[in-house]
Amino acid sequence: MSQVTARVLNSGMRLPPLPTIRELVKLYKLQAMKQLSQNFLMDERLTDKIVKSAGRIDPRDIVLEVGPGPGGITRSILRRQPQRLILVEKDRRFGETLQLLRECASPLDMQVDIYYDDILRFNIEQHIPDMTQRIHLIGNLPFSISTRLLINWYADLAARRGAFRRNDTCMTLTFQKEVAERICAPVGSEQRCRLSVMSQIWTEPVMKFIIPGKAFVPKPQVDVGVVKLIPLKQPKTQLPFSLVERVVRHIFSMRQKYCRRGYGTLLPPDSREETTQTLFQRADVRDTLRSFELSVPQCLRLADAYAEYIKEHPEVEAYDYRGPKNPDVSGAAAASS
Ligand SMILES: C[S@@+](CC[C@H](N)C(=O)[O-])C[C@H]1O[C@@H](n2cnc3c(N)ncnc32)[C@H](O)[C@@H]1O
Repeated sequence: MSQVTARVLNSGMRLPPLPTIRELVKLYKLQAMKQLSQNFLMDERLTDKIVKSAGRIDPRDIVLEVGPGPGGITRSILRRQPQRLILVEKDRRFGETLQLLRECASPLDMQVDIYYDDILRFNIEQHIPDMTQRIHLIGNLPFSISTRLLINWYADLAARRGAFRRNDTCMTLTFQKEVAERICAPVGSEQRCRLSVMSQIWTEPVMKFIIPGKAFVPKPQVDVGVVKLIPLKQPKTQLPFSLVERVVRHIFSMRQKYCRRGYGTLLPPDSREETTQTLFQRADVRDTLRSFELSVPQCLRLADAYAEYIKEHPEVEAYDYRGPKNPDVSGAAAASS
């Protein structure tokens, strides 16, 4: 019998049941705060399935849950008995429930730390100063911040900071189904976009399962996808995150056109055509592919070619296609006025 199973069997941990939907509405005076993207998951089979998707949680591990709300996923995590659970929730109305869960966990030497904070500003290094323990990031994310949070975490991953000072910190997160599909989209697929390439440069994203919208309270307009993002042991690039992000953003800015069009907007108009052609040759990429047909290595070779070019021409780095002094933009404005 594993140590974890033994602890669970011997623990006798009694977690208070999840409130019913009627109680939830009454308790938290829920008018489902739209700005906090509150869609709660009240089915324990589903919350258990999300936590199971995170893989093995060892008794020494730390789990950070984003937005626990009334604590459905939190209960499923506690049943796996990590040594420490960090909860980051913006809405203080859930304080009482979360506090109760903390009290249930305490006799079993599980440390539950509750922070009422914005996950986008939460300083993980401050709360987990040493990296001797493995971290799992889990959350039924608020739709309104999911992409921004993910991009922030990729920046941390690229710089090996925050939760990613170790290379085994996995993320198990929910997204609107379409966003989940984009994250995992392969080359040539309809959903392939900037987020697919950014995700696949630093992680291996795995679509775990889909949760129908009707499983949530209140029911969102869309279904939800659960994705596990496993950081790559060997990063596919050593380039700075901001440079890669910029190049990929430009490549995908004109999705239906030849990829040279979007990439070209990284460069000032006077020498754009010929420089774009040169950089595509250096990168060994056909410039008539559409952006969604580009593989991760092709995007990274284009980023390498741009990085080399701005080393030779440092003034180009500051060029902003959408900037106010840009003849492209003022020309377009004049034409449309
Ligand atoms: C989709 S609900 C999920 C709630 C709960 N985990 C569940 O599955 O039922 C998102 C939760 O994130 C919280 N939240 C929203 N924005 C947040 C932010 N910036 N930082 C931390 N929590 C946030 C909301 O208050 C809400 O409790």
